Amino acid sequence: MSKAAENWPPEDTEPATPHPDAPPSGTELGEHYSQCFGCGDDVESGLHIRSMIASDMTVVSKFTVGKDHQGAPGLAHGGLLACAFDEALGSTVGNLLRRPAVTARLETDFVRPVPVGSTLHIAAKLDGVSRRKTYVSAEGRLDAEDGPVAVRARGLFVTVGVEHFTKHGDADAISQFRDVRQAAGQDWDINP
Ligand SMILES: CCCCCCCCCCCCCC(=O)SCCNC(=O)CCNC(=O)[C@H](O)C(C)(C)COP(=O)(O)OP(=O)(O)OC[C@H]1O[C@@H](n2cnc3c(N)ncnc32)[C@H](O)[C@@H]1OP(=O)(O)O
Repeated sequence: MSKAAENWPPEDTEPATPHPDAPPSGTELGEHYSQCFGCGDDVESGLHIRSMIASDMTVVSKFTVGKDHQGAPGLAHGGLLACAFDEALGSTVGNLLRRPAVTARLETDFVRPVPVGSTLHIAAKLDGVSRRKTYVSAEGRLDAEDGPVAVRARGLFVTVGVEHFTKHGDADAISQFRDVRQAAGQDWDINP
């Protein structure tokens, strides 16, 4: 099978336009939801990913592989790495565009093994927008921003209404989530 990249984005797109209220470069992003497997502090065996706005088109994230994240002994599970990229890509779309969006498609290329104890430095960028579709891609480098590439990912996020979450999710949890965010002076309805 050819390793040649297919066209990306796979259709004509417009450049992404960052939301005027997107956080400025250098902003450290905390958890977006305490129960999120990707970033939530309350999920003990979660990924505890932390992200920072790097520019109006890019977000950088760090994920340190723990013992709960193994597939083969001593190595990160591939599906779990895909999860880390889902979080990093979703955070990029959510924070820069400030639109509720969900992952519709996620592709990952695993280039080299990722050992337990290593930190993936994930740099994600907005690649283009077509109607409700946002294309975003990322590279994850081992143990340093300029370390060797271990994983690449590309995703399609589709903008949805807030009712996507209230209809399909846990209405009580979403209500509590809204209260917590409003008490902190934050919008609640961006990306539950
Ligand atoms: C302050 C802000 C903080 C924010 C922090 C946030 C951090 C977040 C971090 C969390 C990160 C974790 C995030 C998560 O884990 S999100 C959780 C995982 N994802 C889901 O659960 C999504 C489930 N899927 C759906 O709900 C629906 O299928 C959606 C909503 C996606 C589309 O159903 P809908 O009926 O609404 O729309 P449509 O079907 O007309 O499609 C619309 C367009 O999209 C195109 N299309 C659709 N699917 C695909 C596909 N597979 N490949 C290629 N294209 C696809 C489709 O052709 C069409 O194109 P076009 O005809 O317009 O050309």
